[in-house]
Amino acid sequence: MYQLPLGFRPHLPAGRCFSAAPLLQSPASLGGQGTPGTVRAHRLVRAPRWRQWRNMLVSGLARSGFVALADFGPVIRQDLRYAGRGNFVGTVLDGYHEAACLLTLPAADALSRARQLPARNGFGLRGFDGYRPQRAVGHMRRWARDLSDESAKAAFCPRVNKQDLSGPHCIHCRSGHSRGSTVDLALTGPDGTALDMGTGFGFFDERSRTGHRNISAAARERRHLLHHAMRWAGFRNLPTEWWHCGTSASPTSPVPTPTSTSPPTCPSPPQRSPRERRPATTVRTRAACRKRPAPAAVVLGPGHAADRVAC
Ligand SMILES: C[C@@H](N)C(=O)N[C@H](C)C(=O)O
Ligand SMILES: [Zn+2]
Repeated sequence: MYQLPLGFRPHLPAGRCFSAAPLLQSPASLGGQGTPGTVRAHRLVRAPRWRQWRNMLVSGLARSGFVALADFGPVIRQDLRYAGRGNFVGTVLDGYHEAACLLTLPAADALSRARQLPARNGFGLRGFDGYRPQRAVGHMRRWARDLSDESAKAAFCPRVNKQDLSGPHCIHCRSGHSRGSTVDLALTGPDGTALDMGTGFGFFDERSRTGHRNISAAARERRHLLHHAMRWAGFRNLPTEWWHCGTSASPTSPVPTPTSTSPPTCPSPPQRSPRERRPATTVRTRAACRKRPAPAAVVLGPGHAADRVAC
């Protein structure tokens, strides 16, 4: 059962509301309003701007409990690559009507908590993708199958053959993003400036693997801080992409672990080297993480060396 964070004070203009009732089921915690088993969602979710609201309504997303991240508060800077041309396909992907990051309410809430730790250390977050319509996934697949189109080679996959991109952890027929509980994001400077994270977002390369050692020390530390914060908030990183984090907070889906995003017919994920393997103790559930107070600020030494704070 999902509960709103303490101190969450949405403001809702009259007449602008949409139902998140399927998502929110905690009337007692909200003063017993509404019928048993539901809450009056319009008291909880601030409506998005009219166009987002219209699109969400038309697509049925609002009914499913999605929110526009921009309307949830100053959570992260948005740089939605698939709503523009700065992605490997080189064009706006099907289904991205506008540059609005949509997420389930629990995922947006978790993200707003995740940003606290980087913020304490003088970093911000930049989001590249949230909810991804299935039509966009299909667009990616079409691009991947078109081996004659090599336009992204230099910028996105100089060391990878395009025919090798259709695996379960590259461009697959299903994506956890389509549940609205997964985000792609990076650490930024305090003013939103891009930082070296080892590779750029969406770069098809071994160095995009989260635990890859052949990147700068500063980039390693930033990945570590990013994932530490995300893990604390209930997200899990996909080991093959440093930017990709999913949460188990989606009301409509199982935990979007890397393997659960793949249909059963897919081959098993590539093995990680022992050096890349994280100790089991660092993998924590959302519930376990939430029992703890917010972690202390990570002290950054020379070269942004973050202390390894156990989560
Ligand atoms: C396209 C690729 N960067 C991507 O998004 N992969 C993940 C695993 C996904 O499809 O969800
Ligand atoms: Zn992703």
